Amino acid sequence: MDYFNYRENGQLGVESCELSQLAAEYGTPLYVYSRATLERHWHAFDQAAGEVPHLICYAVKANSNIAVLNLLARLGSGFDIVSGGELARVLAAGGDASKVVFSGVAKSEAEMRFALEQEILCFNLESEPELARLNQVAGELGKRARISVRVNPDIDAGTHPYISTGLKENKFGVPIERAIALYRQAATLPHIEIVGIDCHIGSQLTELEPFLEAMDRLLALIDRLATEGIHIHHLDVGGGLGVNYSDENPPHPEQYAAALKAKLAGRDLQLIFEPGRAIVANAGVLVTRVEYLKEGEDRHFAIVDAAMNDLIRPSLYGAWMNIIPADRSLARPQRRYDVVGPVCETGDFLGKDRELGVAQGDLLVVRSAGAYGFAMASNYNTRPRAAEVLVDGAQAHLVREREPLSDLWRLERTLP
Ligand SMILES: Cc1ncc(COP(=O)(O)O)c(C=O)c1O
Ligand SMILES: N[C@@H](CCCC[NH3+])C(=O)O
Repeated sequence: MDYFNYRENGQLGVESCELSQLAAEYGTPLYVYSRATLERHWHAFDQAAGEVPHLICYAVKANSNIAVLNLLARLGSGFDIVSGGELARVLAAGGDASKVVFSGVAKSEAEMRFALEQEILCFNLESEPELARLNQVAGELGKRARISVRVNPDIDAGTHPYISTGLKENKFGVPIERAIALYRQAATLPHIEIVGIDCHIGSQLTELEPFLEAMDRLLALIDRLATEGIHIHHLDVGGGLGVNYSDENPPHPEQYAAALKAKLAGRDLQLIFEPGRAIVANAGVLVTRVEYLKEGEDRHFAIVDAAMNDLIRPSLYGAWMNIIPADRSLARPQRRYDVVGPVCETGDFLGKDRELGVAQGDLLVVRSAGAYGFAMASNYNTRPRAAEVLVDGAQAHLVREREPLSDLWRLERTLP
């Protein structure tokens, strides 16, 4: 459920603003987010977890705009980070370090030091050498690092191979058979405190079953550890809950949380969730203008001013994202178009073979672009990254300006 819908005049609106007005004011391509949708999605998770002790650690990588993080921090959210940069962002946005979990396979010494100094909640360890390094760095600082082992439960999440993370062949986590040995090792180290266990099996999951299977495996491991005197305080189930890009029909957070909670059956465990996409995807759109309509030999192209550098999901994963007109009252001949961008790559497209009625100068809107949209944007083809606007009722706030061109080579130097 979101706050983007067509008005009687045919204009696509978000909360009390019209997208075409925002485009006129801020230019295109333009990311537009809805505060009410973000908050609704976060509360949906929080309420679904309900009476069980829990913490929602929003996955910063999905959308790391400072205003978005700040809104979530104000709701009391925790954060799942994967770099020192993301931790710095969370802090700059007013987030609480004591609610931060740190995932990622390649944490550097400097990142560990920074996170230890900030007293984050937990390091989600992904390998044996990472444990050794963390113990060493924490020792140098005279601290104890709270840890969880990210277990790779070898479960097929049934999602795109590039965003599946819980299979044996993936680089993530520690194979479940080796996790016990790693916990035993951790329990002997002076600068390590075992607090949790975690997993994250993939992104854009549309079925409950893989989540439940992973949870069963983790709970069995928790029981095994208990017999050895290793007690786990929190169970971090990762993120991964999918959203509707078209008609996937993933479980609602309420169903998802209810199913997970049922598995807990009176255990004394805090649940940690790391949702990214489920919070932000449908809270954002990308608005783009049609530069040209072009007739190819055997297809029509709608060439728009947004490209793979702005939104890479279609190019990278073949992801299908809904593309609709910003004004559906305009009478235009319907045709099937490939919606393509200005970047010099054949793979630069936002959608293929889409039935659309458009003319040059019209605005198109890519839906569900709030997650892994701007966050994955680049400057390829020396294109400035788009501006971002956060709508709050009738007010639109420019929360990131379009990059000035000169910023794109500001850090570069010619030879003396
Ligand atoms: C460790 C971890 N947690 C959480 C997430 C967030 O995933 P999603 O956006 O699918 O909820 C990811 C990304 O897939 C991740 O790698
Ligand atoms: N970037 C991916 C999701 C990756 C999740 C990160 N582990 C997407 O757009 O679908």
